[in-house]
Amino acid sequence: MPEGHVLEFSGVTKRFGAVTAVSGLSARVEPGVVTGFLGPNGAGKTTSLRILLGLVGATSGTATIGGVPYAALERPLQSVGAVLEASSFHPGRTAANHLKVYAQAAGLPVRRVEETLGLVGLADVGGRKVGGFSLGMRQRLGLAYALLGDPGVLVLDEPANGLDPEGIKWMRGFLRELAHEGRTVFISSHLLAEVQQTVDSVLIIAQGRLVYQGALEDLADASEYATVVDAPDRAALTRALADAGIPFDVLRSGLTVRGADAAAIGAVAASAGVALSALQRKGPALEEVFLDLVSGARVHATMADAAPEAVAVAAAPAVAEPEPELPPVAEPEAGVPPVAEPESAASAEPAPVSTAIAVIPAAPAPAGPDPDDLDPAGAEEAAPPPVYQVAATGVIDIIPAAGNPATDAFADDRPLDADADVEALGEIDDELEAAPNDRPWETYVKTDADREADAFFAAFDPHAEAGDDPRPDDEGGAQR
Ligand SMILES: Nc1ncnc2c1ncn2[C@@H]1O[C@H](COP(=O)(O)OP(=O)(O)OP(=O)(O)O)[C@@H](O)[C@H]1O
Repeated sequence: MPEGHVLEFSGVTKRFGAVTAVSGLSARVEPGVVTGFLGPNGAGKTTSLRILLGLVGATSGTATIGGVPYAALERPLQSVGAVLEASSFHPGRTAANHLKVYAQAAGLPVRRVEETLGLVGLADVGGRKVGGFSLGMRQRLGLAYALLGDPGVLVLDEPANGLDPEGIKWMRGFLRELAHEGRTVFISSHLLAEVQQTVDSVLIIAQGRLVYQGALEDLADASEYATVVDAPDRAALTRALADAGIPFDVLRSGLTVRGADAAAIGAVAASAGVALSALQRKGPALEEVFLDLVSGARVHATMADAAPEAVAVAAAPAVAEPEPELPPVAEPEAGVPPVAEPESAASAEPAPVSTAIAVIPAAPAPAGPDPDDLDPAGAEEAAPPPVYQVAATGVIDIIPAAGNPATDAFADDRPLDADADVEALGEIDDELEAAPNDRPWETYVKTDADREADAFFAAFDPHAEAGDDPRPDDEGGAQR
C-alpha cells in the first residue's frame, strides 16, 4: 500500500508584485485523513498548492512533501498525484490517450491507464475524446491522472467543482477510502459545505493567512454550544442533572446545558431512568463560523497570536496592482504553448522555480521506477527524462522532446500503435459513436474554463478546433 507523507508549509510567503498571495503560511497536513484547504476565492489556496508542487517558487519559506521539496522527489508521479485544473485536457484526445502519455512519460505500466479509468468510473468512456466530456467527467479524469502512479499523496484543487450531487457523494467516499488506506489527501475548496462531509481536518486561509488549522468539530468553541434537553417528567430530569453536578438553565422550551455534550446528558438521564422528549445541540452553524473566520469577524482561539494582524488584513483588503510584464523565462519551443505565469522579477528574493520542470531522478540508476512496475518496452527505451511544462491553466504538460516516444505520441495524437490497450479502448470509442442515443456530452455547454483550455491547446494544435464536436480519432492525424 502506498505510504502517505506529511505535507509541511513553513513560513511560506508568496508575493506577486504588490499582491501578497500567501503570507507566512505554516501548517502540517497529516497522512491517513482527508484534509480540506478552505478559503474564499483569491485567498491563496492555489498559489500555496503550486508552491507545494514546485510549480512556482515561494518568496520565502519552504513547502515539503515527506520532508523534501517536490523537486527533490525521486519519483514524483508515484509520490504525489495532483490536479490543479480539471478542464485543461486536450479536447481532441481520448481520455485513455491522455493517461497513456503521462504513464509512458513517467515509466508507469500501461495497465494503469485502464485501472485508473476503472477506479474513477470512466472505464466505459476511456476511448472518448475529452472534448465531449462533462465537467464532472473531466474531474474524474483528473483524478485518474493523479492516481496513475498509485501515489501516497493526493493534492486536488477544487475536486468537487462541476460534480453533481451523486458525483460529490462518490468523490467523498472515494477520497475517504484513499485516506483510510494511509494516504495523504489534501483537497481545496472555497465552500465549506462542499467538503464538510469529506474532510476530517481543515486549514482555512483568508487573504493568504492561516486563520484556522484543526479538526472540523473544533472550528467553533465548545463554549458556544449548548444542549437543549427536556423530558415529560422535567422535575426528574432536573434532579438527575443536579445529582450529576451538571449546571443548567430552565427555559420554557426545556433545560439549557452548557459544559456537557449531548451524549453525556443522555447518559445521565438514562442512568436515572428519565425518558427524554428532546435532546438537541444548539450553536452557530459551521458555515457561519467559517464565514466569520475568513471575513476577520472572528479569530479562532488557537490563532490568538496572529489575531491583530489577521483582523487588520481582513479589514483592509489588498489592492491587486497589475503585474509588471516580464520577459519569458525560456524561449518556447515551436508548437509549445507559452507559459503564462506572471512573476515579479523585481525583488531580491529567491528566484521562483522555472515554469519548465525537468523531473529527473536524483541518482540515475537506482532512482528509476521499480523494475517490477515498469512497462518493459518503456524501460528499454533510453528516452530522455520527461520534461514538464506548466500551462497557464495550471495543468502540467509534457514538452515534446525529439526521440521521446511518449512525448512524440502526445504531440501527434496518432493512435498509439505500440499499445494494444489503447487501441482496444479506441474500439469502445467507435461503438459509442455508433450509439446515437448515448451522447449526453453533445448537449454539454462549455464553461469559460473549457473555452480557455480550448484556446490554450489550440495554440499548439491547429486541428484542435474549439468546436464542440469531438472528431473521430483517425482525423487527429499528425499535428505538426
Ligand atoms: N501569477 C499570478 N500573478 C499575479 N497575481 C497572482 C498570480 N497568481 C495568483 N495571484 C493573486 O494571488 C492571490 C491568490 O490567488 P490564488 O489563485 O492562490 O487564490 P485561490 O484561493 O486559489 O482562489 P480561487 O479559489 O479563486 O482559485 C489573488 O489575489 C490572485 O489574484
